[in-house]
Amino acid sequence: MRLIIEQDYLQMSQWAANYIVSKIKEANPTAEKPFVLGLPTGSTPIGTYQALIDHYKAGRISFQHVITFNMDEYIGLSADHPQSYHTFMWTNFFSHINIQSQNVNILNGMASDIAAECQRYEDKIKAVGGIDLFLGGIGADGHIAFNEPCSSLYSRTRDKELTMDTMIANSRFFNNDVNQVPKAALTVGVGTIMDAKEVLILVNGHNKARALNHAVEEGVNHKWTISMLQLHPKGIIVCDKAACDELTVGTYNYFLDIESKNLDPASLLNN
Ligand SMILES: N[C@@H]1[C@@H](O)[C@H](O)[C@@H](COP(=O)(O)O)O[C@@H]1O
Repeated sequence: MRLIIEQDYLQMSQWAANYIVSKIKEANPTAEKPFVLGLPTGSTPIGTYQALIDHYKAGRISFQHVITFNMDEYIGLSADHPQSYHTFMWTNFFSHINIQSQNVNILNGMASDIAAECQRYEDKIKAVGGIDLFLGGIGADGHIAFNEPCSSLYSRTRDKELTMDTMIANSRFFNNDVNQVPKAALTVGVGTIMDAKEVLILVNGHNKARALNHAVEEGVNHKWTISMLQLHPKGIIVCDKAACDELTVGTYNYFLDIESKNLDPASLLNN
């Protein structure tokens, strides 16, 4: 696992966007061989989406041959609900780039047959050759997508009940009323994410510090589902300094030192 420590949220977001752009450019995708990108929602990735939009507007990247799969969607919210992850993605990212709408995949939270919807999603990921790069964030309890504590670390796309912690955290999008937050969601599994060729996780802010500590310094444990990243052959966490508050000085210095010898993805871009 790589841990990239950036000064603040802006620099973390720019690092992630630069990395994504460099990977898409390196793959040189075509209609026959598209680049497949997994994507999250939440407050965390907004800066990365903004930086990606800036790259697109500056002509440094095209999303013409990029296929996306979102991590999750609330059960019971229609695509046009203001708090659906469909709405979030189009508002914060897709409407601002040249992605083809038929290349956007988001789970249908209104599906009448949930098992069939989840299987369809898994099959479609497989049919396009798997996910090249899965971008993600984490909850304060270390959950990835909506794989809440004690989710199976081999789980696949399925429905999950949300914990009270997650519902309270997300109530800020629902008039601060926890009763308005959906109680369940469709989510890719930990196993689905781990099947991606690369996984890039964004972690910022002091309230994610315990989760980062468990992700990096503690063992693989289903209570902190992000910890499964330790077993991924190409896992990267990019974080800001505030998220490092629970890391030991040794771990912090180790990653700063080792990464100072690595190329910044910005240097891989044309300008
Ligand atoms: N399902 C999403 C996760 O994918 C996200 O990582 C998490 C953290 O969100 P935020 O970035 O707003 O802290 O929230 C939700 O639970």
